[in-house]
Amino acid sequence: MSVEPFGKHVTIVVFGASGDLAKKKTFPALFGLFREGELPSTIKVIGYARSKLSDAEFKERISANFKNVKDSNKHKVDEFLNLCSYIQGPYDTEEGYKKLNEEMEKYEKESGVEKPERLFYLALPPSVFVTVASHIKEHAYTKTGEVRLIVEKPFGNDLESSRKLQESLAPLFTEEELYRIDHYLGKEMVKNLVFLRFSNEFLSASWNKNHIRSIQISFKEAFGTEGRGGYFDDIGIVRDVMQNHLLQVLTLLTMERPVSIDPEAIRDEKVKVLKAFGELKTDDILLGQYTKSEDGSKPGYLDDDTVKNDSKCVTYAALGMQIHNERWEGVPIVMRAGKALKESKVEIRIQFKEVAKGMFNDIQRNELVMRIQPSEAVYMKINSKIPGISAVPSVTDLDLTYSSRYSKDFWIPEAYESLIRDCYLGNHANFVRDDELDLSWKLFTPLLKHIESKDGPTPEPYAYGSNGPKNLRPFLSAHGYNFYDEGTYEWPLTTPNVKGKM
Ligand SMILES: NC(=O)C1=CN([C@@H]2O[C@H](COP(=O)(O)OP(=O)(O)OC[C@H]3O[C@@H](n4cnc5c(N)ncnc54)[C@H](OP(=O)(O)O)[C@@H]3O)[C@@H](O)[C@H]2O)C=CC1
Ligand SMILES: O=C1O[C@H](COP(=O)(O)O)[C@@H](O)[C@H](O)[C@H]1O
Repeated sequence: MSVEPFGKHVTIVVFGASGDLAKKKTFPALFGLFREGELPSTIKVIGYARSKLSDAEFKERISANFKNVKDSNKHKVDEFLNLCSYIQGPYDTEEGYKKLNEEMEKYEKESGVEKPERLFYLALPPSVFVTVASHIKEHAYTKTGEVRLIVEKPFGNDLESSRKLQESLAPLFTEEELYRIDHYLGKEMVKNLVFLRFSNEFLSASWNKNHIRSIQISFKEAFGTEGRGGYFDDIGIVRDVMQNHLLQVLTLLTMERPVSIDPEAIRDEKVKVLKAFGELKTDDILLGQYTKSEDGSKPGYLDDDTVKNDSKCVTYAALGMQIHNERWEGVPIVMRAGKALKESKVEIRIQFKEVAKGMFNDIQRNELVMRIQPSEAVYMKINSKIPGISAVPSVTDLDLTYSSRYSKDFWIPEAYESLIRDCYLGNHANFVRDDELDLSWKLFTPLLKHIESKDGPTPEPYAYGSNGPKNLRPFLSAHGYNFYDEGTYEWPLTTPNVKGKM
């Protein structure tokens, strides 16, 4: 089904407008879109929450994180804030919603709108999702126009709770009306995956078990759960980023070619490949929990007062995965994620098979790296003759680093900007569909049950600021990933040492 873009007179309502997500992401993203002319200056934006906030307090709060404000576009801040207003109201009784509806109707009448267009954004804890959704349906819905509802993760805690949530939302909002945000789908490099894979014949042709030796998706954060330990203890790294963000990346990386760029065609292929994933084997995982940094300056996970002394919460995980289809049978896939590591980086690494032996000794594998953050880049490690008097190959790269290829002034939307824009345009491609969500929980729930059971595994300790658990390297080697000696690949500027390599 194709959905029309919203027009000039749209009401955007942010529930939970007093909260952290609204302040850090939702309102800055709305402003960013407005600043770039991607949202009309005729829309209405309403923040809704229970907190008592004056109009000025509300505006000060939401504008604290606006980005790219320069002398030349400062006026845009006031213009945007003039479109915004705040309604204080409860989530569980009707009075606030009635007031909200009156405000929306007044605006629509004044703007001569015949078919109202309303976008509701739930920047709220999941405990109130259904209550708020029910009240919106009863008091703020439009039968003559169109409604879009953005919801934020977590979409449940496991398969059962996710299904329960879906059963409660489904009678209220259709799948066309629902936009489930996974903000990784809004990241530039993640959106690029479909283009890189399917618009380059040399990649399309080699993207299979005949040429690929191993696949790795790696998520590293250089900070721990500081201050959020109590919250994180019931979540763990697998639920926090693997079941959702990294699995989304992996499905885009491994799905078959969609019949078109149509959102449903893409989501159909993601669902198909998810059905081919093998179960996550409990003996093919590596789990870790961080301890104090080696110099003692950074606390261990258990040093957090809000965490139980004997918590086995997993802050690092590496999972062996397989896909049982013609394209991927036998290709080892590793998804790994960790907090409190040496650096912050999210990347995909595809190692290709070795070339035939005979002509060259010690030739390294081609490796395609797609760096999602920081600083987007795609580079392919290739073997090339060392220039000059040498007659041996060494590793260099074909490199697309965004910061050196695209002008600094060229606007690349941030994840939330990109996704809110997609929703405005009625494009579902980068949102999670109900069947996709169900399959992701089906895949991860048995593993989570094993990890979280009373006799579940004890995670291996690793120091804050390190590379992760000591067993990581053997784990990756066992999954087909080759490490090469340090110094055999240098980036970006190289003066090759050709002595003895003639
Ligand atoms: N913060 C972030 O960076 C991210 C958040 N998310 C998700 O987005 C959603 C919102 O997150 P975030 O803004 O951090 O959450 P907050 O805890 O800041 O809650 C948002 C607002 O909801 C209201 N609220 C808080 N607790 C309750 C409660 N128990 N019952 C009813 N209302 C409550 C408060 O508003 P008031 O009391 O004024 O009504 C609060 O300002 C969550 O689902 C979260 O998982 C997802 C990704 C990142
Ligand atoms: O959803 C989450 O994602 C963030 C990482 O997002 P990023 O855009 O900064 O890469 C993670 O820190 C957080 O724990 C998790 O809930």
